[in-house]
Amino acid sequence: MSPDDSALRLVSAGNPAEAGDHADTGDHAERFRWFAPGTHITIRGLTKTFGDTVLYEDFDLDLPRGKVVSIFGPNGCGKSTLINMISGIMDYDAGTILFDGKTARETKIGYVFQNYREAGFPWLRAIDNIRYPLKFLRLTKAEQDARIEKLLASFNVSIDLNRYPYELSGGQQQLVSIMRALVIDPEVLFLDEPFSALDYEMTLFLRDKLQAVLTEMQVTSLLVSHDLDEAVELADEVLLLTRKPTSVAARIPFDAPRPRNAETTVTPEFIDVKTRSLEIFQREVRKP
Ligand SMILES: Nc1ncnc2c1ncn2[C@@H]1O[C@H](COP(=O)(O)OP(=O)(O)OP(=O)(O)O)[C@@H](O)[C@H]1O
Repeated sequence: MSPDDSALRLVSAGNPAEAGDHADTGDHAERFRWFAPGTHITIRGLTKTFGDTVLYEDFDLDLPRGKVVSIFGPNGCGKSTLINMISGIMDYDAGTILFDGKTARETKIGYVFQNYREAGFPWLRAIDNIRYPLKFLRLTKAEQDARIEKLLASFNVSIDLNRYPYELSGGQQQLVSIMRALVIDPEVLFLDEPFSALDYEMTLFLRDKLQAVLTEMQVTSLLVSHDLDEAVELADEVLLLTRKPTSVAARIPFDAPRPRNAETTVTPEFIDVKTRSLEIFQREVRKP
């Protein structure tokens, strides 16, 4: 990455490498001073190994503000590991990840897990599950209620939030998980295969709801999905990863107007992005 590249510009916030949880003196500190316009998340020199397996080595990435980036790649290439490291759930061996110069700990982060059954507190009613993260924002009860009211209005769904998770369907539980992730008004939202454990009807319903709310909130979002149609339909950009050691195979923008729906998936733009993504994916999968 060269400072002469006109697509990059100087970071104004001091020396961000010193602010990171993983600050080091490597040359990525200098690379940190340059990033693409519109960047929210900067990743430099990220390295992660599991035993003898090098998953990421000196990995750099800029992620845009207020956009949905879908991460797609071969099985086991490290999609979940990547979003877990970025979100601060998982440690890494070297490198720096910053959100506007802040660490993950200094950033409001929402996370929606694939396994909604293990994500919620079973002893709390749905409404108290949604309310739970607000306790850490030091809001008054009235402010908390206002947040929840606004969110419910955005989703415009009628489920009985006084029920316990076990009394709700899988889709309703995942809806509660999504609302819990969004109620803090996160700066960044992570979604790891959020619909893969749901039936198709519920998947389509939740996908539409999520898309509408993300469009309204303009929150920087990273989505891992194994469903290429879903990955493209929700994305402003598809980030394709290689097999491990993992690097970026391609970044394909998709700027079809929102809301997107079944009609979007038959447009030439959608088919083009999907075809190009599939070609790159298959090329990676076939590599020896
Ligand atoms: N805690 C761990 N200990 C050891 N190896 C791990 C651990 N977590 C992940 N791995 C390995 O790292 C690699 C990447 O895993 P990860 O789940 O991030 O990939 P993925 O691209 O999300 O996978 P999939 O497409 O199957 O969902 C895999 O080979 C996996 O076995």
